[in-house]
Amino acid sequence: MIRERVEVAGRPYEIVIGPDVLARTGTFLQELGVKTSSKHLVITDENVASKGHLEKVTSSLMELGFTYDVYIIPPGEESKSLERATEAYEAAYRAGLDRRSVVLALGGGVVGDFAGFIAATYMRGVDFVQLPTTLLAHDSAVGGKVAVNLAHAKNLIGAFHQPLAVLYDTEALKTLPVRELRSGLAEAIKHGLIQDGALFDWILEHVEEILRVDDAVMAELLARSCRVKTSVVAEDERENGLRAILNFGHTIGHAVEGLMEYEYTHGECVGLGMVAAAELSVELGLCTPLVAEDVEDAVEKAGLPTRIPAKLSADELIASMRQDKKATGGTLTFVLLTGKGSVVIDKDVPEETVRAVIERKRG
Ligand SMILES: NC(=O)c1ccc[n+]([C@@H]2O[C@H](COP(=O)([O-])OP(=O)(O)OC[C@H]3O[C@@H](n4cnc5c(N)ncnc54)[C@H](O)[C@@H]3O)[C@@H](O)[C@H]2O)c1
Ligand SMILES: O=C(O)C(=O)C[C@@H](O)[C@H](O)[C@H](O)COP(=O)(O)O
Ligand SMILES: [Zn+2]
Repeated sequence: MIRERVEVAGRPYEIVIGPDVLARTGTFLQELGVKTSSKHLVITDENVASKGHLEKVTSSLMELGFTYDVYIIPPGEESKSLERATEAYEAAYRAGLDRRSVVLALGGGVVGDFAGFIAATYMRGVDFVQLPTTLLAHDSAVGGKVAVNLAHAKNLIGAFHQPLAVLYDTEALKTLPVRELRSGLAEAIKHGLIQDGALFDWILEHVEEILRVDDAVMAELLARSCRVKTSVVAEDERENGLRAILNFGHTIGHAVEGLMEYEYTHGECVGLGMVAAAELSVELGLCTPLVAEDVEDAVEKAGLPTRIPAKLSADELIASMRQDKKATGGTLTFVLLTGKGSVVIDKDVPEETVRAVIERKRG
């Protein structure tokens, strides 16, 4: 089992990675000093509940005398909404949560973002624990960004709210559909590309083991990728500068995700967004064409789409990108590659260059 401490805004928390973590949830809560005298709320989705992961958590809680309610959301991005949040607040109220209650976010990034948002806002904030069950959630469970969406605009209503702990059960990943494993790989590739070229190369050498959820390889991937994420978040929790590098691939990625009404997964959009951002980096003279080729090869090897859907026009993509949270004054803001493992942030990329790259990478 891997246990790593991260300190964000003066508050340390632990990331635990290994097999059978979920079955020990109660023990971890005891270690964290969570009270049995307060009621807690487990938030999960229907798929996660149906695969037996919820049962592991609730059995462990019961065994150690924790009382809890369970709130189950439908799977998918549509659940990250204010409407669904209102229902969850009602569930929290019915359960009788108090300020010592803890929200347990059991699921992928959708559950993590949603449950974290509930925890950040209910009673002006209660504690929460992340119990990630997807590969992609190595990114979403760590770092404290929690949010719901506004119509087609991703994560527009949210907060920064750090978890009490991240408890990552590698066994849970074994029930994940391969499409979701591929999707999670996109964020891991991103972590390599922005800060750790050796991680990027290692991922490419281990794609097959990752996709068959080899225990040791998966634990190493999660730990190394989380390390990149935590090092960035520890320096800049509120995205005043550096943290924006974690958005590599997301300027175009988020626009495609919203405009395609979530037909593509988040990781798929990040994958094709990284390919386009790498091409843009070449266009702007920041890196060599060889680097962009390596990015495209990696995304392809992960089994992810490399092209922007042809039905989306450059106009609608650009309009959506101008609303990006990284942008100020409606400029086009991109995280761009200067090499494998290093990036810069450009807050005002010329529209005609972006347009040319979109046309080239559409298909
Ligand atoms: N907060 C952040 O920093 C951050 C970072 C990256 C992504 N995100 C967000 O995360 C979301 C994407 O997360 P995701 O890819 O995990 O999607 P997800 O939570 O929708 O999970 C993907 C699918 O897998 C199912 N699932 C989850 N765990 C399972 C398991 N163990 N076995 C079988 N099925 C399982 C889910 O029900 C869902 O159908 C997006 O909303 C994205 O914006 C947030
Ligand atoms: O943690 C971050 O910061 C990230 O940018 C991680 C991204 O992978 C993630 O998709 C995040 O939710 C995007 O944040 P947003 O502020 O662009 O919505
Ligand atoms: Zn992301």
